[in-house]
Amino acid sequence: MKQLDVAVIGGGTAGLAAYRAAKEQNQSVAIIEGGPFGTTCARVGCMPSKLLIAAAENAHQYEKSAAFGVNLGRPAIDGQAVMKRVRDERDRFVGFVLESVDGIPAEDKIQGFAKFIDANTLQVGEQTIAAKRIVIATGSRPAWPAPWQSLGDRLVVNDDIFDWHDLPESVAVFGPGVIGLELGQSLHRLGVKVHMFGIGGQVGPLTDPSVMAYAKETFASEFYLDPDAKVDNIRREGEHVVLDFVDLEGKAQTIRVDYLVAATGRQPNVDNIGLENITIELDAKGVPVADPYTMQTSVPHIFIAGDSSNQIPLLHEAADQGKIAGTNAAQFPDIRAGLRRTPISAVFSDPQIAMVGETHRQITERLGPCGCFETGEVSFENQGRSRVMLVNKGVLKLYGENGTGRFLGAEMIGPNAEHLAHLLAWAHQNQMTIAQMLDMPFYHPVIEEGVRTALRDLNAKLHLGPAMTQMCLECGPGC
Ligand SMILES: Cc1cc2nc3c(=O)[nH]c(=O)nc-3n(C[C@H](O)[C@H](O)[C@H](O)COP(=O)(O)OP(=O)(O)OC[C@H]3O[C@@H](n4cnc5c(N)ncnc54)[C@H](O)[C@@H]3O)c2cc1C
Ligand SMILES: NC(=O)c1ccc[n+]([C@@H]2O[C@H](COP(=O)([O-])OP(=O)(O)OC[C@H]3O[C@@H](n4cnc5c(N)ncnc54)[C@H](O)[C@@H]3O)[C@@H](O)[C@H]2O)c1
Repeated sequence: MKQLDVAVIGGGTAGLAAYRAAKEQNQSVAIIEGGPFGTTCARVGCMPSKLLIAAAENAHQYEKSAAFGVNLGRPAIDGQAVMKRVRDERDRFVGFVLESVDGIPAEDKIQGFAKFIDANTLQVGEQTIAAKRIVIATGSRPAWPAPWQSLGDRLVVNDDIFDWHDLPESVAVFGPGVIGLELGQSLHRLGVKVHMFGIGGQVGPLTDPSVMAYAKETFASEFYLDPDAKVDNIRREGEHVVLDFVDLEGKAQTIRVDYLVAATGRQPNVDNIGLENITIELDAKGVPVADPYTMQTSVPHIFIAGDSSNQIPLLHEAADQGKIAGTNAAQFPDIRAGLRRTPISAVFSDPQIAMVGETHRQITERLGPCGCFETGEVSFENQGRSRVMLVNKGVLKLYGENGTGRFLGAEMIGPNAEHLAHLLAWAHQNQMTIAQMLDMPFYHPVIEEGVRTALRDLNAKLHLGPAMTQMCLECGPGC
């Protein structure tokens, strides 16, 4: 039986961060990986999705050029070349991860799927491992309704798309969430006919109803999107998927597509690791409950990190949580609260969607009943630089606390949202007030001037600054 101080289950971003952090404490540590090393982010997540988006953005920019008087005609899209670049660059990114995994001593790497036998013992194939402390970092996997299984290889998820050698003619994307919007819009802009269906009206990760309504209208003006769809029958016919649905006008429709893309959410990989063999507190979804500052579960020597914790399934969170879990597993029982940064998320659609700090839903639940917060806003439709660049679509909402004037959070859809979100996240983490944010420099003409307009609107609504005049003339045109 192999004896360890710390066993890390899962060799993705969170697991690698946990391994490194535990190893720094001079402990005997091993990382157990059931699949290939390389991480979800590099293999089938962040990186290949951004590569597909980059191709789509180029095609779109080309098409848009006529509006500037630059006539380039319709772009010719070579699906095979598009997918080859996605795969080649993806493989390069995976290669970088594998290089760093190669640097881990062979005796610290164990290949195979781990299962708990008891709270200190893991089974990995034929091998039994005794560990004083354990970090669960098993990631997540795509989830979809069971009946779709009958579609066979015509049912695809993100993993499959990034291995395509050509683009199909048509797809039905289920789930207008983060993955659905990024992949669905990209495929549409690369010439694939896209129908997108959701349930319950949700679009992206947004919680502010007015920003979500703007997002729905914007995407629905580009491709077929029904976020609250009534799809009656989905079946395979030969090499196609056939769907019967009621369209947005209430008419019965039947479409035939090459693939059904399931982007209906992800499930933490904790249902198959033998948790039934230990006494551990689970939430309603069967995920071990963990303190977000220490990543400690209800079993004091077991920690959890990354997507498997189901807390915030994003790359930078997986890295932070892994580091916290690994450090605490190594130092146990002397555990410490780790650094938790301001929440920030971005959807790389066009326009981009971004959220910072507390969400509108969280703020409304916490401060709504006492009327203790206000909302400042700006539309990007008439914002100077956005119009110049022809990216003048979107709306930004900022939330601030009455009395203190503290900046609470933001939700937006709009140009450069990924960058605006960073600006706002840095201000939020520094616990700035709206007045302090307005004291910061703003260049002209830039999209960031839209943020200043929303800040002024919010400061006025908080009764901490002058009322907004129609336009801020001293700021330059179109601010
Ligand atoms: C299409 C897509 C796009 C994304 N884009 C972004 C983005 O732009 N920005 C962003 O921040 N996030 C993005 N994400 C999310 C991000 O990829 C994840 O949050 C992150 O990769 C999670 O890391 P992890 O270490 O928790 O999981 P993983 O990297 O999945 O690692 C878990 C590892 O555990 C292994 N494992 C599972 N069970 C066992 C077991 N029993 N024994 C041993 N090993 C096991 C798995 O094989 C896997 O290698 C995206 C995700 C997807 C799917
Ligand atoms: N840019 C990024 O940072 C990025 C990109 C991709 C993924 N991610 C991460 O991956 C996670 C998972 O992404 P996701 O898009 O799979 O999940 P998600 O939760 O964002 O979206 C799933 C969507 O599917 C809908 N849905 C569920 N069941 C459905 C059904 N039967 N029919 C139609 N619609 C259905 C939901 O209402 C929701 O809108 C995200 O939460 C995010 O953390 C991040």
